[in-house]
Amino acid sequence: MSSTIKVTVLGAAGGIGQPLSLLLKLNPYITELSLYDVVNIPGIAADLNHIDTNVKINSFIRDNNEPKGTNTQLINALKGSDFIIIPAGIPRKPGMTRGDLFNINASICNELATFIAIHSPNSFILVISNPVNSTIPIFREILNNYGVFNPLKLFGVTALDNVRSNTFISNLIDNSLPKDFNVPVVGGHSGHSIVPLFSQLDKSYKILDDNNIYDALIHRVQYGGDEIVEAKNGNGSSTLSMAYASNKFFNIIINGYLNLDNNNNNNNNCQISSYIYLDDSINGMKELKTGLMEILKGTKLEIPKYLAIPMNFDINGIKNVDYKWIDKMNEKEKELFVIAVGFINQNVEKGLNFVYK
Ligand SMILES: NC(=O)C1=CN([C@@H]2O[C@H](COP(=O)(O)OP(=O)(O)OC[C@H]3O[C@@H](n4cnc5c(N)ncnc54)[C@H](O)[C@@H]3O)[C@@H](O)[C@H]2O)C=CC1
Ligand SMILES: O=C([O-])CC(=O)C(=O)O
Repeated sequence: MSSTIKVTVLGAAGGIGQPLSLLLKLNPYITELSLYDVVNIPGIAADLNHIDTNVKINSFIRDNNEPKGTNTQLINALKGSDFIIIPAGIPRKPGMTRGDLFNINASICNELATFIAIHSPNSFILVISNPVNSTIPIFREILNNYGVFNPLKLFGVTALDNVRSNTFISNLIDNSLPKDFNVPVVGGHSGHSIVPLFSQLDKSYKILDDNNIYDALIHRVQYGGDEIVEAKNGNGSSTLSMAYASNKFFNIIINGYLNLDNNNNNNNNCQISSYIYLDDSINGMKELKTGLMEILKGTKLEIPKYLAIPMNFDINGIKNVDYKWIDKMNEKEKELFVIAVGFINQNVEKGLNFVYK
């Protein structure tokens, strides 16, 4: 482990990129923050640079005069990064699904993954760009084709589904606060592929005995993104809550990476899910796949290649995946999970077709 920590944000001038960069500028464990975008980044870096925390800011903007395929600024931004966080890409407008973002964002991810594979292959890579269910397969294939894919270090950021679940259930229960909850969420990050596991909270809650309330709660988590897209009315999707959620996810990873004390009451430090490639080398994967086989028995569905699942982290990335949630799912969650796998498998195929078309 290096005694310094360099974090690079690609797409740092955007709606998520700016507040996320602010939160990272406040992080006591980061030594250098490298901000890259294709627009507006010098002013944002100058602004952040007036903050009196120790994180050193460097900024990089694409030079459009460089020939296609070269990008010195991106290379300099990436060099020596321990962590790369990627909110580059277009957001939704009302009436769009995340799938509608695919064509543009797949091309952006393709470019960024290629530069990372060549210039910073050992970094942790946290991808926010939608549709996550398909952009992670693009990243994985490109890294793999360069011979540098590390299954312990590539993450689709789905933490907002956990954040929303904690908030929405707390809204329904008198005298409870979001921090009282840590709802595991599995599946993917889009509509019916999102499966919140409210049955797996430490205690059971009466409201979940009411089917109408329970179904509405699940639906609100699955389609929470739409609430924001509609409220913003053409001006983008979640940015502030997503900056918070990705920073929460980053903090949980860094706690594992630095082996910090996980034993406090702040639910920022608990287990969280991320959308990953289900590589057989990961601790707990054999048990996870055995459980998945059992759930999918009798359906025509293949075991997904990618899934958001709860996991723990250490200096190498994923320490182990949790598989105990499979046996603990209630009947409703099992049904939702089977539906989710159907969508995820299609979304993964779309990402693979993009790379190999
Ligand atoms: N994973 C999740 O839970 C969530 C994902 N998202 C996704 O995050 C992405 C970003 O959202 P916003 O920040 O709201 O969008 P935005 O449009 O405000 O910002 C995107 C930024 O990416 C930059 N960019 C575009 N092409 C680039 C390239 N080739 N290299 C580097 N930067 C590039 C743009 O200049 C812009 O500054 C969207 O795809 C959105 O759907 C949004 C919310 C939650
Ligand atoms: O809804 C969107 O397009 C952005 C997103 O992923 C979310 O808010 O969960």
